[in-house]
Amino acid sequence: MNQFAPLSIARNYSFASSTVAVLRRQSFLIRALGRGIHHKVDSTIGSIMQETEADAVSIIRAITPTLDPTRHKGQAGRIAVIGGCREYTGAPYFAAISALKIGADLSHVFCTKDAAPIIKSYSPELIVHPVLEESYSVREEERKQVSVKVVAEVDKWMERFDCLVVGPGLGRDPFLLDCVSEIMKHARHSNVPIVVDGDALFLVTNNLDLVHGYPLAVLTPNVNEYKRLVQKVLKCEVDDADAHGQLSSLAKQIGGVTILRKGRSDLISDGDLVNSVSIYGSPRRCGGQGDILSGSVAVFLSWAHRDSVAADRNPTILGCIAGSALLRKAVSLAFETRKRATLTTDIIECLGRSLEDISPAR
Ligand SMILES: NC(=O)C1=CN([C@@H]2O[C@H](COP(=O)(O)OP(=O)(O)OC[C@H]3O[C@@H](n4cnc5c(N)ncnc54)[C@H](O)[C@@H]3O)[C@@H](O)[C@H]2O)[C@@H](O)CC1
Ligand SMILES: Nc1ncnc2c1ncn2[C@@H]1O[C@H](COP(=O)(O)OP(=O)(O)OP(=O)(O)O)[C@@H](O)[C@H]1O
Ligand SMILES: [Mg+2]
Repeated sequence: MNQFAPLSIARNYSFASSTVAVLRRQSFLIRALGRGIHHKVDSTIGSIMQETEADAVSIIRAITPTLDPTRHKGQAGRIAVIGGCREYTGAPYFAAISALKIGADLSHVFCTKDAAPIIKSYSPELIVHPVLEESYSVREEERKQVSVKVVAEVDKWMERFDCLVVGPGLGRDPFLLDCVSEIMKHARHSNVPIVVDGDALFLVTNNLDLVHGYPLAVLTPNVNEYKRLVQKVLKCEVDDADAHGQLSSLAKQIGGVTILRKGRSDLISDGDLVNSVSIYGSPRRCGGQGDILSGSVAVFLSWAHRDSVAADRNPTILGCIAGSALLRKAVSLAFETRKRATLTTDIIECLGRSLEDISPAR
């Protein structure tokens, strides 16, 4: 499958920041294509890629850009979340606001028409597009036409995004998921990294071609989502005695995508080595922590792909390690004071301090 056809497109644009990001992602894709995604120990970051705990603090320091007064709005990252429907308005908000709190400049949400006013009311910081439609609001004979319109609404923004997060609070409406499949194909065509979470994992598990062989895709399954992926792809049950081997096989079988398996330790693999992030979080498991993670990974992915922090390292893996570690540290900071009452919004409030403790702003 040739997903690299649009390589020539970016060369026609002016040398804007988004083009730089596109070119860097493309050079990563070419390297990945040419010799397989290759990992080496890098002296600036330390000995990270063992099959053990990643040196997440060093990675975060290496990836996080300095606050440079010559930079303009957008250069620290433009993230888009595709999610939010009648049932779920919290999840896309958590992902999108987390991206801003960590340091992205702009955060968009593409959601259904019913969800949009609610998400807008949570925060004036988010750019909310009420474009997605569920089956109940579209007549059978209008579906094709509506689908084309929905995809075009997202597509006109696509080249500007440094990363998409697809899935938080998306729901499982079949028509909506069909439209989202098309959006993912367009993102892939534009070489935009995609974090696949929540209901988009349900979609992808049943349509693996959407991400198969795309090295800029990150899947972030929770325990249920991971189980469904293993059953579908490896045709067996989850085997915790061989957690690393199974994760690595799964990533390989899906053509070298990166998988971040959430759990007591977060395990990350692109089919090669397995990295773990075990920084202590908390014993509290309130809903929404995974949504923060998806926004956090999106920001670090966009930073890791933009700056050559480690030329021979897979920036997608580095972004996952950084995103996971930052969230887990924020969780532990929130739990210190809030204990059993810790909510996702408390954790979001700790994201800034979590990053500041590791990579202080000057
Ligand atoms: N405040 C919010 O708006 C929140 C919304 N969330 C969203 O909630 C949605 C579901 O996420 P979960 O983490 O609960 O997902 P899970 O897949 O862990 O569980 C979803 C539910 O579906 C059931 N289920 C499992 N397999 C199924 C299948 N094949 N078909 C149908 N149902 C199945 C499970 O038993 C469970 O009750 C996602 O869109 C997620 O982003 C969560 O992120 C939590 C916070
Ligand atoms: N048993 C655990 N111990 C410590 N941390 C955990 C544990 N389980 C999950 N986490 C952490 O919590 C974060 C979210 O994981 P979780 O499994 O709750 O995701 P999720 O179910 O997708 O969340 P959401 O409710 O947002 O959909 C991950 O970064 C993970 O590291
Ligand atoms: Mg989730």
